[in-house]
Amino acid sequence: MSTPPPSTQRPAQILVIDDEPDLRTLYELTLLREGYRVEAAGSVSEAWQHLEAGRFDAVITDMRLPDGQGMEIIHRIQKAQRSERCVVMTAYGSAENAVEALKAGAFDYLTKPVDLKQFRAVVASAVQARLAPQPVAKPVQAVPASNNSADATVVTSGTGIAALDRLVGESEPMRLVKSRIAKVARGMAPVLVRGESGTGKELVARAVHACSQRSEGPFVAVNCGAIPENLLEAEFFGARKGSYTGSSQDRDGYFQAARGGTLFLDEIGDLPLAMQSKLLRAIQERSVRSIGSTQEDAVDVRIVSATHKDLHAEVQAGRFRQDLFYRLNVIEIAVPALRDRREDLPALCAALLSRIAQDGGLPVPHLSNELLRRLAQHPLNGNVRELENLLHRAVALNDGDELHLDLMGGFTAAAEAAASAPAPLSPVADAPVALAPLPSVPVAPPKVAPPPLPSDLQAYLDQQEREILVRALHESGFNRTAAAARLGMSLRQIRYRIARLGITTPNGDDGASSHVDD
Ligand SMILES: Nc1ncnc2c1ncn2[C@@H]1O[C@H](COP(=O)(O)OP(=O)(O)OP(=O)(O)O)[C@@H](O)[C@H]1O
Repeated sequence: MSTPPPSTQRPAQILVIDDEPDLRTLYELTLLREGYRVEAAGSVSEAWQHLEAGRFDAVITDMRLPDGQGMEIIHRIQKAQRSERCVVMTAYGSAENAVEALKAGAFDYLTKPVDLKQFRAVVASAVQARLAPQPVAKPVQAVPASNNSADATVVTSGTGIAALDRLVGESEPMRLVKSRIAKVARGMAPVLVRGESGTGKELVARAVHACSQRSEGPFVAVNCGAIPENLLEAEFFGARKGSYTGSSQDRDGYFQAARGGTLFLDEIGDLPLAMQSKLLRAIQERSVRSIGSTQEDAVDVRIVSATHKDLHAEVQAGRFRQDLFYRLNVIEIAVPALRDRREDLPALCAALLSRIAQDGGLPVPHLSNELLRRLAQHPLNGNVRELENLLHRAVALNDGDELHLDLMGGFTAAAEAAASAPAPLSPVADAPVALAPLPSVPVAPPKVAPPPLPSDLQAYLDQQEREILVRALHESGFNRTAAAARLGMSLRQIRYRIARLGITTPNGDDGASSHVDD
């Protein structure tokens, strides 16, 4: 649904460029009816005359024009550092054009033949982004752009600056990541965040949202690998009352929940092929149909996805749709592994320790140079998450206000030994009735009388399962992959169980397959 410009503001000014007079008139009338002020042009040169004569909030252009390409207009607007938001209309099936335009700085694209409902929605979103008032209370700051960027600086709001600050690290690779975030946040182009597990991809996605004009809207994070396959469609697109057994009321999906904001699709490489097709369709059509509904609902969301997998290789192997890959990967942000930015270690340790101490209501422990040196020698292949877990354990086992070397060394050795030792846990199906609390204690001798029957079998079994999972996670240094392997499960299965049982891990993001932050 489009949102007409608020009556208290001046009407937004739109320039429409199309060489077909009938279409031009149709677009003009549609926009006039929405309350915008509209000017129209039929060629690149005519469009430029309008642009030289005045300012617009949005420019909607066809790709193919008699004297050139719509791309030229985008390039000129970008080069002149003008503020107009550009939307391109591309022929159906020419996804490369849309991708090229988004890369060149277009705000969004429409596929021809243009659906007028979508047309109104995309223009409204471009205009709103342009007219959105800068938050007065929040300082606005210039973030230095990367060396190879054409821009000198990118202006970012206070919310954006705070989110960028949460990404600790001033090494060159991290500075490049931050300047790229600030630069790409402005448009609607899909962003793919790539990097090893635990490098901070979700933090990057949150920063993209916070630096964008959508920062006041919701940020919906979905762990694609954690949702059972048969629930995916309902979770993504919602379901109407009665559409499947047990659905007693209408339920929105992630797309509806993220309206006006950002939908973060984490572990996108884990999405099954059937769901990939449905996601592609939703992204292309910008609308979704809830299960059991006959109606398509327009949704205005920006997609940011993340993966630790090599999606190119996944495409080659036939496990990931190439067309979806191109749609999601318009802009790529590669998050460096910790081993490639070792100089960030002291700042990261300080920030993580202070966060851990604050969460636990404890004084911030002292980080000695010796401890830092030991940490620097540790491979840290699990990246910042592993570092965070190591510090978490060190704080938990600490009895003074200073973290000691042997404490840390002791923990590291114990964790490594636990990870490589033969699994003492039984598979879930053979789960023992009583489990030792953490840390492991000898198994109690068998009791003579059998324990009483549980009054609530499901709650009892859930409790058993929770204990096993918590124990496996502890013994695997909170590495979910290792814990899953020891219990004979896939990563997807353990994630689902962790979410179902509401287990929280030190990094705190395992308790749910999705979460919405407003
Ligand atoms: N640069 C950083 N500064 C501060 N904390 C960080 C940084 N990078 C990661 N972290 C912390 O490390 C943990 C893991 O980060 P995050 O979940 O964003 O990683 P990820 O790459 O998305 O991992 P995965 O691929 O396993 O989902 C989080 O607790 C996060 O806050």
